[in-house]
Amino acid sequence: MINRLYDTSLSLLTDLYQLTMAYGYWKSGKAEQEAVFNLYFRKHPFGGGFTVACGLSSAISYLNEYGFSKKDIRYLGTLTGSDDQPLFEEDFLEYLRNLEFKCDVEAIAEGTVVFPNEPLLRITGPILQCQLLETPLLNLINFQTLIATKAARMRLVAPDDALLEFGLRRAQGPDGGMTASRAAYIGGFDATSNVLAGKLYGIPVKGTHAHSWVMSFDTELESFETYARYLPNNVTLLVDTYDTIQGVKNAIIVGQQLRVRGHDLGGIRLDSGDLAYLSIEARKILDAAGFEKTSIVASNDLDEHIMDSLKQQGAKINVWGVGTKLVTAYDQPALGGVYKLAALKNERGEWENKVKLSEQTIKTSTPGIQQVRRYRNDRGFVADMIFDVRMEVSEKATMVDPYDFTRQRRFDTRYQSEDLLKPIFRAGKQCYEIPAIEDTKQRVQHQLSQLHEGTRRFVNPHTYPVGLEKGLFDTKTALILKLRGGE
Ligand SMILES: Nc1ncnc2c1ncn2[C@@H]1O[C@H](COP(=O)(O)OP(=O)(O)OP(=O)(O)O)[C@@H](O)[C@H]1O
Ligand SMILES: O=P(O)(O)OC[C@H]1O[C@H](OP(=O)(O)OP(=O)(O)O)[C@H](O)[C@@H]1O
Ligand SMILES: O=C(O)c1cccnc1
Ligand SMILES: [Mg+2]
Repeated sequence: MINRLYDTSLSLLTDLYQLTMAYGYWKSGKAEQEAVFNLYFRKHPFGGGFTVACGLSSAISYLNEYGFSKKDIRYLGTLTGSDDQPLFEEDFLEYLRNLEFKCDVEAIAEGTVVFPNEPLLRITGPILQCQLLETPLLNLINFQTLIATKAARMRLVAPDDALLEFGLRRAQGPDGGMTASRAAYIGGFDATSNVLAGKLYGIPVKGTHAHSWVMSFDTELESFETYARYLPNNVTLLVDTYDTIQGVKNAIIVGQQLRVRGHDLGGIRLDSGDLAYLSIEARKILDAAGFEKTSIVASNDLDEHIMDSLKQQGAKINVWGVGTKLVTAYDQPALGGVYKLAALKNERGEWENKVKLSEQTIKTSTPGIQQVRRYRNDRGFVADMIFDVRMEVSEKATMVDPYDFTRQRRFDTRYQSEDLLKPIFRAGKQCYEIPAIEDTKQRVQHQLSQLHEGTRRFVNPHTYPVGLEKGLFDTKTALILKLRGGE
């Protein structure tokens, strides 16, 4: 969050309808009724087989600061309805002013690989509070998860290379840029060119120079020499302003001068043309001149598919600068995460399951108080089971494919397992320590290593098994049938 950019608290960072519903809950005496909401997505982004959860630490900061300031309240008091009368009455605004976040939150740790229908976050508390938080929680988690996933895909293509995020200039505004830099780092990038992200998030910052530097001198060689003279410990020279091969030769001349002075040529950068051909040629020329350790950086509208293709063409690129297509999550600009009511406590203090019906099976929500249990063996993750915490999971549980009930699988639950949703807040108080960003970053790589190769591939990936525990599936089916009028 870059609060100071807006100089305000962020509790109004929500859709108006959350506030009008909150008002309705309050007026009808339901404000404090206990509810459970789940945040989940229905389909992996980019046609992939996995998604990397990200954004929880921002959500935690947001929730810790939750509350309406005097200015927020004053503004809400100015909102009017179609009759030009105030939308909200004074007593409600007073209620909001005194509102203290007091929900329980469970969530899956940042950096965990996650799958459709699994609650990334579950919130339990007064329905008014849960409702207000729908939009900000989705805003915080959808985009970061999307970018961390995109970055992880690029890391899979280039496991041993350096990945630099260059996206700030093309990002969706300042917050998009900041958020993308952080999520890209978690997803597997090594550094960013975004200096504010470096300062605020402790991410390494790195960079080369632009064409304008070369163009501001009479000759390319002079521009390289000048750069190397003043920044001898940061010399990666952009060689494609005029003629790439000649540029490489000029870089070598400067590299030799640097060596005389006790430094070295760190790298050259290619930013146009056939990056496979040019990197192979550049590598030959550099090696022949004794610059085997000089890196070859490539940039120019890269994404995981072009990177993959370049690798297959034998490109000699060992540093990748990726901007636009990473930070804008090309070619899927949003993760379709949703936030749905799953249970509500009645006057008798009993939980009632809730479900949102849809013609499309994929869009029918799952009721209950859910947990995700991940089973693994020595080779990695085997399957995930979504179950209701109020039901016993027997040793030989049956999992049902949420999209096709004919696909049921008896499952030996003696595998090692872990319940992924961990307590984050209890009655509004944080009870979870946010891991260091480096640990979260490492977690992503470890998690990816636990997935079957087929789940990681880009083209028609293998579907990782995620099932509803049979008891939960039966509850869901019974509820759907009841709502459809006893079909
Ligand atoms: N060998 C290659 N295989 C596949 N894609 C490549 C290869 N070389 C470069 N690309 C990609 O192809 C696209 C080339 O973009 P474009 O047609 O704009 O050419 P350019 O080299 O940038 O042109 P310009 O010389 O005007 O800068 C970029 O996305 C780049 O990453
Ligand atoms: O291509 P991206 O993945 O977004 O990476 C960042 C780009 O930003 C810079 O130049 P810019 O695109 O601003 O100018 P250019 O037209 O000279 O490439 C850099 O040279 C890269 O090309
Ligand atoms: O440092 C670089 O080379 C860089 C930074 C931002 C965008 N493009 C390139
Ligand atoms: Mg460009």
